[in-house]
Amino acid sequence: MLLLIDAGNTRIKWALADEGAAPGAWVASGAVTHAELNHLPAAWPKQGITRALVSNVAGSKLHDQLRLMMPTADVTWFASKAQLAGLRNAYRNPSQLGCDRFAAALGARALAPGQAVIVATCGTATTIDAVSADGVFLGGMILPGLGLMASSLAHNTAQLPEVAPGLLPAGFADNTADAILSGCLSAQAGAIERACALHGASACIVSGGAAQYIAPVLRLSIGHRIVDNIVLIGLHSTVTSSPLQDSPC
Ligand SMILES: Nc1ncnc2c1ncn2[C@@H]1O[C@H](COP(=O)(O)OP(=O)(O)O)[C@@H](O)[C@H]1O
Ligand SMILES: CC(C)(COP(=O)(O)O)[C@@H](O)C(=O)NCCC(=O)O
Ligand SMILES: [K+]
Repeated sequence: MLLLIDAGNTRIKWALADEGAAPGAWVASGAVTHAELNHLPAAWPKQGITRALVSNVAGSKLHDQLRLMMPTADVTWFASKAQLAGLRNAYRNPSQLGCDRFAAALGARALAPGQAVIVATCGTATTIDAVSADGVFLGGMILPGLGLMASSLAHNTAQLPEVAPGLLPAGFADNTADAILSGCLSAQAGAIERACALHGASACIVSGGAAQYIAPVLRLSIGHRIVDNIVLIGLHSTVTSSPLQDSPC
């Protein structure tokens, strides 16, 4: 059995798949925060995980902790490369690109082959990346994620409160908490809309923990698709020859 892991700066997402299964055809999946890391081994089968493919952007301590949790698996630590699986990476220094972003771009390519795609991953940071129709990762944008953006106001002002991410029409609010949330949602959605316009995108994929709040605010003529975890789909697409079962964008 294959274990796929997307270790981000807030949560560690994982999925189990049978060898040869199509990308996204999980047997089981889940997510834990960093504080809940020690819950992971109990969620995984004691035996039978032969291979693991891990994207980790959360540092070397987490790398070592995860390695100890997969004693029997042949573990590959996914890294951004200049070229992989038909995708060329145009970052000036290809290895500088976060491996989760490279995996997300591969996932976008799998879901929207031959299309100019914007893939937005709304996590601790929000990353908004452009993939060309002929398979080039052109580059992207990094901004504070929704939670981080909102909490930076609470931490750096005298009067503004901490506001939890939530659902709200991003309009003109009549109270402080809603005004903060509306402002941050508008900034996130606005950046995604701007990226789609700049790229001339024909498909937009929105993923990550905060996608559930940001996607409803988007106004895009091309529409958008919410994908629970595009990083895991991209990782999986690199190790299976089975075609995606999901319908394309
Ligand atoms: N149960 C949850 N626990 C933590 N964050 C959550 C949860 N549900 C939604 N979120 C939101 O999702 C973000 C984390 O998303 P995620 O994609 O896991 O990020 P990362 O890949 O950076 O770890 C948080 O900043 C928060 O806004
Ligand atoms: C931008 C990121 C912090 C996003 O991390 P996440 O929000 O998924 O935890 C991560 O992709 C990263 O550390 N990137 C390295 C720099 C770059 O991609 O240019
Ligand atoms: K992200």
